[in-house]
Amino acid sequence: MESNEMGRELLNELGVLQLYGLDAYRAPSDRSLVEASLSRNKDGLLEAHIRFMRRFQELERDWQLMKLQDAGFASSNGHESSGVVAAEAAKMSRKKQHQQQGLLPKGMTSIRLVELKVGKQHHGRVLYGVLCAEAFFLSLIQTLVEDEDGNAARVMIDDSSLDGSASWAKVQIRYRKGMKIAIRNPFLSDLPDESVALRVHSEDDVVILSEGPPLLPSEVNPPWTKLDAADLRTEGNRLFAKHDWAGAIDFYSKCIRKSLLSVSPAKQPQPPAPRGKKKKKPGSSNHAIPNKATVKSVALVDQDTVMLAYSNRAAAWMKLQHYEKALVDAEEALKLDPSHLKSIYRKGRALHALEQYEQACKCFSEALGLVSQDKDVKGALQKSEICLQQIQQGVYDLSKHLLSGCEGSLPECSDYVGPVEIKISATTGRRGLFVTRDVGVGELLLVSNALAIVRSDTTSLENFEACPSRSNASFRDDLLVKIYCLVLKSPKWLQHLSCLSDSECPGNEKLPPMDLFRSGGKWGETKLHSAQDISVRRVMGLLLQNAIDESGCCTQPALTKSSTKEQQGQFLGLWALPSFVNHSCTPTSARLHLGDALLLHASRQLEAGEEVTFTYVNSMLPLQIRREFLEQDSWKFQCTCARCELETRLKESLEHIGKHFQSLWAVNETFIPGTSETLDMANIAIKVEHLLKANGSYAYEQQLIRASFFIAYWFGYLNLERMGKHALKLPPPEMVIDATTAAAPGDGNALVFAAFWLKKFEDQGASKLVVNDVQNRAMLIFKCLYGKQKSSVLKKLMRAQAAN
Ligand SMILES: C[S@@+](CC[C@H](N)C(=O)[O-])C[C@H]1O[C@@H](n2cnc3c(N)ncnc32)[C@H](O)[C@@H]1O
Repeated sequence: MESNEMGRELLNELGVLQLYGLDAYRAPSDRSLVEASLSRNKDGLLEAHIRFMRRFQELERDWQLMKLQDAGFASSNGHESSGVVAAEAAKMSRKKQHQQQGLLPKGMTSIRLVELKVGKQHHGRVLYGVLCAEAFFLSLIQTLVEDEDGNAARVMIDDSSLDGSASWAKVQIRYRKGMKIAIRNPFLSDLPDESVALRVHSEDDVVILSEGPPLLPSEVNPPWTKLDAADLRTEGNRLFAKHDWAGAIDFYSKCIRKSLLSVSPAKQPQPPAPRGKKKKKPGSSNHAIPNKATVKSVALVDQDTVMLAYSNRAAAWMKLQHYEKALVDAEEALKLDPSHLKSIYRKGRALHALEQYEQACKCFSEALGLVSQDKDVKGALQKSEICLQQIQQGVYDLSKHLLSGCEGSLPECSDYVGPVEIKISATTGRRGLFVTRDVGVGELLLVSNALAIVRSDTTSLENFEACPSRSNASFRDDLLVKIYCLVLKSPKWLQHLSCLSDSECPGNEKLPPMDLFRSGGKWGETKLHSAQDISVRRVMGLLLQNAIDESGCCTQPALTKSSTKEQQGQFLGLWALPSFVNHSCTPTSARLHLGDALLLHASRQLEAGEEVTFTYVNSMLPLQIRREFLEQDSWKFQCTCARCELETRLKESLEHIGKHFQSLWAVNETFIPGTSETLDMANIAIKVEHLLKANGSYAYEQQLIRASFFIAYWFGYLNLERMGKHALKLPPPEMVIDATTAAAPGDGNALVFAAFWLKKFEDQGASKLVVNDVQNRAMLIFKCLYGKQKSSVLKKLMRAQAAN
């Protein structure tokens, strides 16, 4: 399933939202489900139910894993889902059935589905039916009941004895398909997605009248119960090879459990010796505790098995990005065999992923002591050493990557907090990011890896239209799903989320400790929330406040929007520390996106205490369009920066030109040179020049206005011949480059423009003086975006950009 489709559908699932404890927030629901539920149509309901269940099974494997883990692997260790437990659960349901049979008070009269009124509890009535679908747990027990007329309804049962950590098997046995049941005091509830369902508030209101079909042999005794520990591990390995990480974890856990039980007499159940009821098999013992020799051999055999199971489970946890768990397992394996190379290596990788680079280096060095020539270990050590250097010195060597034309694998960038701090802004009263000392242009302020990011799939033509952006709700939903999976994996990420501002909960203005954003930084003393504390509504709220797309920082021209390459750069993501940076149309920093990493460089000279801002939207556009973008992207504020104020002040004179620009821009953002629209657009630049002259604006103000109509100038230069004598009224391109630098230094469009002109002057054989002049201007823009790089690197980048 496509990831965006998956996200959308996931949110459309009423049940999934309920899982997150969210009743108020509802995405539009599945119409077919609503219709089937309103008409009590069994087939339609069954279809929707199966669809739900499958998707839930697929998507929520991770949740299930967490539950297994939280429950100390209770369910994966051979308790809940073992044959013994299945049989026990069946016994329980029989007991319940016997208890409840005849419990229907006399005088209760039966009622059928069609007679039920929505929203009314039918006291003294009982609905007889058969459970006609497999049950599953999603906040509540969810299944379907068919009444005596053959009509059906969804049933949601609040069964206090079964919670989220109960295995599927247990839920399905307790509410077995085919069981005859009676529901006391039925209540058909109106759900917020417009569908209806029988809400049963206590399991005592479901009376089981007959047990349903017998359990299948595989349910009573799943085949894996017959496997020994080594075979369970082999099965884990088989699933691992098939990239079924969750399945592999399940089997490694079973293996560990089985091994531990067989080697630990303390844990072994010790039933009293049977008193001659059964004939003793030759060679078998009466006692559950094996004799010493057996324990020793079992222990020896199993110690290796259990060590490998721990080690392999660590590898599987790594694949699922559960790094803390991977670390614990690798350490468990090393307790059993301190020199196990793979476990040392896995421990190192887990530590690296947890940004504990110093310790990771120690692990990899230890591993190299065992295999001095291993390429993987050497590479891993090198990576950890680079990251350690990055966080200690704030030095990120991007030159190799930049010199390759940003092709090939991306450099790994660890999180870094430079000379910045989160403070309350004296002017706005809101939190923002500020520099702690004077900084120069191109200085690195921070590096942050995305908490979650979604990109468009540009491998297929059909997906070209679907670009991740703040205004695309389905991508926002995708991001939301990713974030939910994320918070389950690490308390640090959960902590990151909980300090962000949230449109649903304004006033969360606490200042988080800066160490929270540093790789390997100490942050553990702050109070953690649990994943369940963060509702869908809250996550959606903080996405609306903090998620950013590539607007305003694209390194490809935004003038045409048709090629694959440009769209490949599109993303929507959430970064923790950058979420504290406020917007400005005259920003003080420029963000560079390298893969999932966001590098923020100062794009102006800043004095200690000055605010760090970047632009949330394409800033090379007139005020009205910038405002519309902010609005369209659901940013609920109006920028009041100096440039916005200037354009507001000049509103009357600029209004006509602005509207004309806007009408052209709205008709078609993809201008084809030589068409009448491009000429119209080019003429707007002439009008702006007239106006600037007439107004007698200051040079700086002129620059800001030119930047707002930057595209008109661009088209002016592209249509010089067609413009005739009007072309002479255009300022030299160097002035437009300066205008962009005055407004938004390091802007992606300005960068392309500058690189274009540098190449053009060179190709035209312009004097060295002119070429150097343009080159210096272009270098400044590149420095704002890419930071302080060697001039050879920046020059190479400019050439690559111009060649595009
Ligand atoms: C990414 S957050 C920035 C950090 C935020 N101020 C905080 O306290 O966490 C974005 C939110 O900050 C506020 N904001 C950002 N830039 C602003 C600006 N130029 N003027 C007013 N509010 C702004 C808006 O409420 C916006 O939704």
